[in-house]
Amino acid sequence: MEYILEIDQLHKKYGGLTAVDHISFRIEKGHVYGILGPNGSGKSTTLGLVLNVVNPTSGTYRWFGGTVSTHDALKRIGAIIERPNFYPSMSAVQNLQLVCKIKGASPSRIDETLSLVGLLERKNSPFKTYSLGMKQRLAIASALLNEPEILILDEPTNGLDPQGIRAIRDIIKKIAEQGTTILLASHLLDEVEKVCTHVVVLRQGKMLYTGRVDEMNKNFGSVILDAEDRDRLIYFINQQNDLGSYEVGMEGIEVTLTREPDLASINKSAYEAGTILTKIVHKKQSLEDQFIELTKQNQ
Ligand SMILES: Nc1ncnc2c1ncn2[C@@H]1O[C@H](COP(=O)(O)OP(=O)(O)OP(=O)(O)O)[C@@H](O)[C@H]1O
Repeated sequence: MEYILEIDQLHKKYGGLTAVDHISFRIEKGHVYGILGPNGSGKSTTLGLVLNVVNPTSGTYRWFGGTVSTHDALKRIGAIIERPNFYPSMSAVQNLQLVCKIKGASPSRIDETLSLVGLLERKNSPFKTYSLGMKQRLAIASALLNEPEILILDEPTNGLDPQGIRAIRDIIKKIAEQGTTILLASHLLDEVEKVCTHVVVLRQGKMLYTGRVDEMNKNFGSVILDAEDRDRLIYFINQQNDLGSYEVGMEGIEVTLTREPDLASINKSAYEAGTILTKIVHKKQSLEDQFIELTKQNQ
């Protein structure tokens, strides 16, 4: 397996405050990873640690299988972790030419990257005339100039209007489709759900979940059942293999499902067992519910 980044028990304390608490995860080539967590959960610190701008208290990380020094690894990474700064009176092209000089990258890719972020038509306008969304897109173009193997973005859509947010998300998807691995930090579950294939959920520096976004959502939800004779219904629930634990609530008896539900077959089995259901409703937990559940359980 080819890993771009492997993080092992990374830990960061600021005085008495633990910002990142022994986290471990790996980044595989070609996927889009999201570090998801509420404000102050340690997302930016994690990015700072792997970009060598924050010193770890303990733990390790290695880039590209550990075959290169951190200095050389950083040349293969494109990162935007602070609000981008360019020369206000200079155009996008002039700013990017300067970036190429500093990075030792060829200016031949300037138009290509500007086109990718949708700024080709405005390439000669001074930076100061750009909207916030355009500034952010220019920052992405700048990070792509040296053809990085991984692009790292900290809250890439913060402060943007809905149109700007959409533009950035579409660009991220396009970059990923071209084969660049992406790691982004976000406090927005919706953003991670829309853009990322994999997620690391952080809360107070602790890692609560790591894995595929679609698997995080892979739970079969619950079914709410009710019947005139609840004792008999509970007896029935206990007899069924695909019905898990249950809770008696206002809406009826909520039963956790252990596999994809077949409501007709539950209804039929209940009838055959002498229970006439007065209610049968499938309730699927949204990713948001699960995220809240995850962060609650670990308080
Ligand atoms: N340089 C620092 N000195 C002291 N404490 C810090 C420093 N940087 C971060 N912290 C603290 O570490 C914790 C994690 O902060 P971090 O910025 O990594 O979280 P975050 O998830 O990126 O949050 P946000 O979304 O608000 O940026 C917070 O409690 C923060 O106050």
